[in-house]
Amino acid sequence: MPILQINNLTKNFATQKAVNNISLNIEKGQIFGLLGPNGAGKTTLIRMITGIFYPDQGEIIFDGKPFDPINDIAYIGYMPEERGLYKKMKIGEQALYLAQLKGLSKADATAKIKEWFNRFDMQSWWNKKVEDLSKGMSQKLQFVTTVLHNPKLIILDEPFSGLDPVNANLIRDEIYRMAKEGATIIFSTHRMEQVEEICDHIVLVNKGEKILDGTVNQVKQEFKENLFKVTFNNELLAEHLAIHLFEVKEKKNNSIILQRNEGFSNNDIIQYFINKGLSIESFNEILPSLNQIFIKLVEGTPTARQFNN
Ligand SMILES: Nc1ncnc2c1ncn2[C@@H]1O[C@H](COP(=O)(O)OP(=O)(O)OP(=O)(O)O)[C@@H](O)[C@H]1O
Repeated sequence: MPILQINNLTKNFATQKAVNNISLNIEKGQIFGLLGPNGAGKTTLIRMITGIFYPDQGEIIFDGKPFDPINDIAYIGYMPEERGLYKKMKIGEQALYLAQLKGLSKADATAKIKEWFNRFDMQSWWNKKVEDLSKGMSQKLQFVTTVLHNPKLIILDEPFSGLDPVNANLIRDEIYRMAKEGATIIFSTHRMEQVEEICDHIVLVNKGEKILDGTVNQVKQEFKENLFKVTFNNELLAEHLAIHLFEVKEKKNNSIILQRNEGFSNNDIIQYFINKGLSIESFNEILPSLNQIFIKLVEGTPTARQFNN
């Protein structure tokens, strides 16, 4: 059963359709990427899932029942992109306060905070103030306060921004661990390489509408362009390539990138090279990156450029 079912969700601001008739399912234990260019509607969608906004239309089913923000919010952890910590408050007190808001008793909250502070090597932070932390340190604290109460659904907006590679790895490993233990993670980011690495399933929204929904592999398979890299043990000459089986996209001394033509198989191409007396060292399909797919899909809109880095 999905942890979250979103059916025909719509939210308008004046004449702006921020979210337009979006439906999707998120399965338990999934690491789910919610992607889209600036202004696509991701934050509005997340705000409906977290009970901050009421939808104009549609329904949200959380863990099998109609979403009830007042009670269900205890099972959700949300780390928004604009971080919301109290700068003057001591870190230990703040973590305690936020955990109690999520329904933990003081004793449970204290035990949980100690466990997480140990895990993240933050024991010495208890009496510091948030304003004394670096950007990356407050990011870590915000992550801990988001997941402290063991939420069933964890929503992370750009969780790695401002983190050095060591701390980014630490958080990534925790995301994997929590998903393995049954939590569901919604991960919102513009960083496509992180999505490829971390997410099981992705949805792309653009201009308030869902334009793509599938596993990372399904999406790549759907947008593949029959491109292959072939390397040889001998030198490749122009006479080897005068053939209707494929187009040559790039040629080096002993490798090429080719695009297979319609109606031919990989075996046809391999057989052709063998007949030419070439010895094949490797033959690999080149799948498009998510970055390339997203640029292609949102191309033509000024926001497309953000993926192009
Ligand atoms: N409170 C609001 N009042 C009016 N319009 C809003 C409000 N919040 C969002 N919008 C509009 O709704 C659309 C979707 O915005 P949203 O913040 O959901 O996008 P996003 O995908 O989260 O973008 P980003 O990646 O830049 O954070 C935008 O056109 C935005 O201007």
